[in-house]
Amino acid sequence: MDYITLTGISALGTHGVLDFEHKEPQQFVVDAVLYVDLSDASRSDDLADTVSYAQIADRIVSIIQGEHCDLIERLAQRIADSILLSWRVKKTIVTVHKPHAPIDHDFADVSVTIERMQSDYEEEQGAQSRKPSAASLYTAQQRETLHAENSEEFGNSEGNTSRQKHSLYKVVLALGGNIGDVEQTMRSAIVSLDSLPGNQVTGISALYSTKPWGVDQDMPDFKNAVVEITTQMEPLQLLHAIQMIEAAHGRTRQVHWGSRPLDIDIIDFDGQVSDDPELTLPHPRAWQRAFVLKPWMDINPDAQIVTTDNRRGGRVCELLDKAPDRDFVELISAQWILGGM
Ligand SMILES: Nc1ncnc2c1ncn2[C@@H]1O[C@H](COP(=O)(O)OP(=O)(O)OP(=O)(O)O)[C@@H](O)[C@H]1O
Ligand SMILES: Nc1nc2c(c(=O)[nH]1)N=C(CO)CN2
Repeated sequence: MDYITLTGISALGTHGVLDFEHKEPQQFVVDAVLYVDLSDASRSDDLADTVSYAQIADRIVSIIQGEHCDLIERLAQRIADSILLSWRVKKTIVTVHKPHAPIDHDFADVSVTIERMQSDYEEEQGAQSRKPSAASLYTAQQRETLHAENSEEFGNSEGNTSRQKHSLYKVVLALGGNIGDVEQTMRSAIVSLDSLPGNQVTGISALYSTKPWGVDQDMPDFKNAVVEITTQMEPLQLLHAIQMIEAAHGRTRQVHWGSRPLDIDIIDFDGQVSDDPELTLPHPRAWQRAFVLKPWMDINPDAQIVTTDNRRGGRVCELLDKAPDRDFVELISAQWILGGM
């Protein structure tokens, strides 16, 4: 199997068993091998057909800098988990080095190496644990439809086939819910979004607890987050795929703005503007919802909502200051996507 190798990703973190290690940052260095089928990318020359090593490096650095682990074994596991969120990576080998570990002798390095596979998680899932795999969220027929819609093959006169290049769009999605284990539902929805053909999740905000906005305040509080993806899907194709993911998580639409296990709204689709009621862009109410604006700022502090009349748009940081629910959006966790709450 083909692979991508990242070597020597270095950042400061506070991992270790000893007291001082909890406070004084030290260097951790990570090597990661990502087993990915690179045959499509090597023919198409298209980033969407592979895994962006820059994004994986970002994930590794944010885990090193993030929540404390006593053991480098645990740190390695969290890094492997985050790498395997990208469905194209079938297996990963992660090595975490701790070159300044507290060892009372001269030494060059200490490291641990772990090997993890997508199929480990599928087996675990059979035992009712951790994250549902994206594949399990669709029926075989739904997956086929999605793949067929998004990957038309065509032949040229010589009989060769080459894949049609699609545009790569940047999209901002808002996720929310207030029934059931919302963070687990949202994690699994994010895996599903990343698994859609031609999609990659490129940013995930912190998770927030928010008071119901525009609805009965007796409703249970919501949890909200914002996710940025790149996609090759066209806007309505993406909307329909998102509606499938919502439905797979038990979303029904009997009551407008009723309680729900999962809601995914398209907030911005690569700056496109549309007043089509089936897909209004940018999302017509995002500008007045702190539960969208605040997590969006985590991913992009310079974000803007661009509209034709600019009545419902502007800089997200300024809109957030004016949003009626700005005092009712409370941080739960920045590390929630990895299960660290
Ligand atoms: N930007 C958008 N993102 C998602 N759905 C949209 C968008 N614009 C229009 N819609 C349409 O809105 C309809 C209702 O969507 P949904 O039931 O998710 O609304 P809601 O989440 O309860 O309310 P809100 O859109 O105010 O958050 C959908 O059938 C969809 O076609
Ligand atoms: N806090 C909060 N309030 C809401 C939300 C939501 O996601 N979070 N979604 C709504 C309709 O989409 C209506 N009100």
